[in-house]
Amino acid sequence: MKITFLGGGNMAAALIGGLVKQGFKAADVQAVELSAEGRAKLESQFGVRAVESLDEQALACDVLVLAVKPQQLKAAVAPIAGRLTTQVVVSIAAGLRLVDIGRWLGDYHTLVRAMPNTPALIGAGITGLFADASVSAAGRAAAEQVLAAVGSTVWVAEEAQIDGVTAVSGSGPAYVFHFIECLQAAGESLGFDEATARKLAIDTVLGAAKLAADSDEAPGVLRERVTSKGGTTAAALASFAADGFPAIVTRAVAAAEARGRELGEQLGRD
Ligand SMILES: NC(=O)C1=CN([C@@H]2O[C@H](COP(=O)(O)OP(=O)(O)OC[C@H]3O[C@@H](n4cnc5c(N)ncnc54)[C@H](OP(=O)(O)O)[C@@H]3O)[C@@H](O)[C@H]2O)C=CC1
Ligand SMILES: O=C(O)[C@@H]1CCC=N1
Repeated sequence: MKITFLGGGNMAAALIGGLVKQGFKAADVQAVELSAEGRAKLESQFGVRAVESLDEQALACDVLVLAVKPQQLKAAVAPIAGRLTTQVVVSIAAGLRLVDIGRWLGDYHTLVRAMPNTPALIGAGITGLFADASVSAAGRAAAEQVLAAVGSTVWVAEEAQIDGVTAVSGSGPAYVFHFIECLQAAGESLGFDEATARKLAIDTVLGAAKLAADSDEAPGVLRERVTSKGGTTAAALASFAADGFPAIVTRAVAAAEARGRELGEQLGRD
């Protein structure tokens, strides 16, 4: 399977790196990237062909992944409008709706919306997928194969749910990194040096996530097992509750989902 990425920034690099690490042949992966520095990095890091514009060789692919920023997508696809034939086009752009992307591509509807996340770089991503009704089973399978190479995948029943996936798992790694930053800073405030506080924070998140993933129990049950009556964890959780931690998370995720919808509505008017 030949895969071309239109846009070779952060997310494309995470996906390309993941694909190559998982055994996809670098010769079958291409990237179209405006910045010369970005192209040089993709070529040297992953051995893929990186070009400045979508030439015939880059267009001759089975799956074309649209990996530019939502605000850049309409202009980025303009040169290929009306030139697509059988390629499955997978947009990973936040918010943008298939109907608008299809229109910008010159009424081309072999389209899939996908929302991956950056842990794809180490094969630990999670991607939500939604396909236009006209995409064949083989087209869906091709899109899924690309994203499944870099982590797990879930298909959603309605396109609007991709904005929810974006808010929970697309943006989610940033929330977790932010929690790690905060836990590290809290450790430093207790007198640990930076390296020790970072290790305590990262290994805790890693271990807890692994335990939650490997366990049949709900995360709430695992939380209760840490929480001795009248103990230290109970003191911390009472402080979280008093500060409204669950509502803080719910509001943040709702803000991300609303921003996705807003981006789709705003940019789709064009
Ligand atoms: N980062 C993440 O965690 C995730 C991002 N996404 C989605 O992925 C997409 C890309 O995000 P991200 O990788 O973070 O963004 P980046 O800005 O890092 O990457 C986009 C790249 O595309 C380049 N570009 C812009 N226009 C063109 C063009 N016409 N032809 C070729 N290349 C072009 C940009 O160059 P220049 O910088 O010069 O403009 C930039 O290098 C977005 O739509 C985002 O919503 C989805 C899931 C997770
Ligand atoms: O912040 C963003 O808009 C993109 C989409 C999901 C992660 N990054």
